[in-house]
Amino acid sequence: MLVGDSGVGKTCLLVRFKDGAFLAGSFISTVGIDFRNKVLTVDGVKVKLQIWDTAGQERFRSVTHAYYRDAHALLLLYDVTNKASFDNIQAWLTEIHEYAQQDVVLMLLGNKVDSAQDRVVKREDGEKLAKVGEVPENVHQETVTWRPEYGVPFMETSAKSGLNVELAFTAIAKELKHRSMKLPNEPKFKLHDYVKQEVRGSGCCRS
Ligand SMILES: Nc1nc2c(ncn2[C@@H]2O[C@H](COP(=O)(O)OP(=O)(O)OP(=O)(O)O)[C@@H](O)[C@H]2O)c(=O)[nH]1
Repeated sequence: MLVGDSGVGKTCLLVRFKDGAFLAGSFISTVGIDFRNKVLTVDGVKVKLQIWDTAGQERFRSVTHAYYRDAHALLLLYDVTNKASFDNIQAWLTEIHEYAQQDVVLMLLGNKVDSAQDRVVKREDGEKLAKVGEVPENVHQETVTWRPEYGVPFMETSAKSGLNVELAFTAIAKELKHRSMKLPNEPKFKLHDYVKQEVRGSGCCRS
């Protein structure tokens, strides 16, 4: 499920992932909720993602609340050219904590990085926000799924250029596939580490 303020690019991110295209031009706000399916092959296994695109506008909030419960994963977006959308991430996290399953897979995305000249949120700020209270040392990493105080995987994206769009959805699909098909002695898939490694490997957004 895609969540975040209105206009951060949720629909465009989904369309980029599903159809490989960018919805340029006038901005048509999502009304309520919409969804699209996409089948991915992850480690030789076909994974069907049903991706829910929610309306970011406040007036649809009660509609989206009802969908959190059934979400296996959440992509929480802000727009790097819109400081308010970044400042609202804490409120979104509170909402997620209240309505979503405790073990939901969560990833934070800073979208619209193609608009370098309009950027007002630095990558470092996104990283810092995602890291808030990383997993404490006394907590065994293997047992951790997600809790807001533990930090979340983070990457910057662009629905316009396509940067990291495939990666974001593939990482989620891998995590979900590992959770549902984990063999007894198979090591746990570490989403955080995978994302860090792949973002570094792409040569983009190195810290
Ligand atoms: N430059 C740039 N513009 C983008 C990007 N993603 C979306 N946009 C533009 O941002 C505007 C909003 O995009 P949407 O995908 O409709 O936003 P949304 O988050 O789905 O908005 P709601 O449906 O109201 O919640 C549109 O004008 C898009 O063309 C991006 O990566 N780069």
